[in-house]
Amino acid sequence: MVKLVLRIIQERRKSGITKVPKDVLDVLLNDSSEELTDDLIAHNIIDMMIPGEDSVPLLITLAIKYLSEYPAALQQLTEENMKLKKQKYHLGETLCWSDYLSLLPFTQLVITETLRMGNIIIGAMRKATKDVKIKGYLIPKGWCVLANFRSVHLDEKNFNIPYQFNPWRWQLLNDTLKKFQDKELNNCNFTPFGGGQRLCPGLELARLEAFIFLHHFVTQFR
Ligand code: HEM
Repeated sequence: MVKLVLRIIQERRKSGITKVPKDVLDVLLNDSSEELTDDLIAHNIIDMMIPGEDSVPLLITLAIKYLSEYPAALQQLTEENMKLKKQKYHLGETLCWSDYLSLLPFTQLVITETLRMGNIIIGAMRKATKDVKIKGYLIPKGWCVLANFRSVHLDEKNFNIPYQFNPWRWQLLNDTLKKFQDKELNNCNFTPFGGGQRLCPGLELARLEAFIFLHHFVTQFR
């Protein structure tokens, strides 16, 4: 795969690098830092392809599984999407970016709940850069820690009846948040895409792909 990407890089270099980048590869090729060799660029491209390859199909597969087990959620999802589809049909438009941003709130809740229950990535590794004391435990400098998202997302202390697929729970949580402006509720209890500096850069793309898929799936298939 690296060889294949290297060939593309060489072709781009031969045809002249565009100043206005069209894609990630152009951005990396425009970087003048000497540390960014062609080999490193090729590896970066592969690094971006692999996490996007398995994760979204798994998210979509799990959404279908949960929806088929919870007909009330499937019904509300279908109604919401059919309504939008009809509106779009009358306007002669197709699904677009602004629909993702502002419409289909229940579809967003379904995606969020699938991320919570599905735990597509079970956790993330971190290395302690200094001695850390937490809840009576010492994590010595240099030790690796696996933050296990699955344990947090399926803990009944954080989510009521955690093994139940309940997209509406997010509605309640959002309302409570607005009401109390309580930062505690918005802490590290939900991190399907990790957090901090290494937060998944594909977060929005992943949600968008699932959103487009679900829209077409529930409006065209039984
Ligand atoms: C449902 C879909 C996805 C889930 C659940 C997911 C989850 C994650 C998680 C948990 C991490 C580790 C974050 C951390 O260490 O704090 C990560 C990293 C990463 N993800 Fe995703 N991801 C998804 C989709 C994607 C997509 C579609 C792409 C790209 C097209 C992508 C690209 C990456 C990359 C490049 C990293 C490494 C970031 C870094 O180390 O700085 N991911 N993802």
